[in-house]
Amino acid sequence: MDSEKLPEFHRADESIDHIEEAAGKFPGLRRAHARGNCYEGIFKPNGRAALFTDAPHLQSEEVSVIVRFSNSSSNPNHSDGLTPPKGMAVQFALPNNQITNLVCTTIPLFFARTPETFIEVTKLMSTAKKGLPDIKALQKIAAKFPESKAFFKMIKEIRLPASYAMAQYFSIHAFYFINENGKRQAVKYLWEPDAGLSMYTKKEAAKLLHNYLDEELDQRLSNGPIGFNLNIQLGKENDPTDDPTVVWPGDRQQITIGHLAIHRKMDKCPEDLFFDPTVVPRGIECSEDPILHFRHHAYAVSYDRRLKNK
Ligand code: HEM
Repeated sequence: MDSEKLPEFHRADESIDHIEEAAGKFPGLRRAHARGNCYEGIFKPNGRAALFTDAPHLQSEEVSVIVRFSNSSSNPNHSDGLTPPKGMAVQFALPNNQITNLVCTTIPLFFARTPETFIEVTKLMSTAKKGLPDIKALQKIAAKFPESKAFFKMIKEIRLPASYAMAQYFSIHAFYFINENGKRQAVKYLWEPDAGLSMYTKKEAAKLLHNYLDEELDQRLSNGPIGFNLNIQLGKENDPTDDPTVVWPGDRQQITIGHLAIHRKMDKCPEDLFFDPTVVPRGIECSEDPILHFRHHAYAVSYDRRLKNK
């Protein structure tokens, strides 16, 4: 069956229509995280993940990566100071011309548990002005979808990072690591910056330039590479693997499994660069999380529209 005929495709198409209604239409650009830059780097695994997975990029050989840091807004004209969550999408080059993606944000949870909720919420958001959330729309959402409350509370409190290189980035979704013996372990990922964390106060944030994060990173990279440790959090038996609206308890064991060094900004992001978060290699499986699987379809719709310059 042609994948474009699947019900998931039609729902994904609808969801992208709602994003466009809410934020505006910007031909050729991503329908979310519209403004961003790409960077080249090297990821060095430290071997500690080998106990849990035989994924090729998590053994002992270093691999090259492309990283895209982005402002989360679907409107490229929104300034870095307006939308607190930031994105870090990493594409690892694997042997035999294969790739895998790890697409993370600075917030550890999501507002929707299911694609249906996502679509309803984007519909409500499309009533807001210029795609920026308005209080009434948010109140309606919180009343109808109590699971989204934690996200909106966090969004209200979250501060802006002083640098893309001084923020943590979370996978939100769980994945399964599978080792040589077929043993499965649920994990979530977290990128931890070498430079530590630094956030702006609201007062400081009000004075920031439209694209202060891009400028700051240019400046920082002119003094040398920036780095992140890649950590995994090990899930326990009853930790939900299908619900992106909740975080796992903070006492779960964390292991550092490698280090990423980012050396250079690319002149331009390759047009066909595509970070489908469900592209995983041998040794890793996507969890049952319906939002993770829906992203596969929604990103494909956005990719198709932007490549056709729609
Ligand atoms: C129903 C849920 C979601 C939908 C419909 C959605 C939609 C989208 C779309 C349409 C794009 C642009 C894709 C492209 O043109 O290549 C995008 C990019 C992105 N999304 Fe989501 N998203 C969802 C959930 C999430 C979650 C949970 C995260 C955090 C883990 C996330 C993080 C990102 C990031 C970092 C990018 C930028 C990727 C890049 O640099 O190419 N999204 N999203």
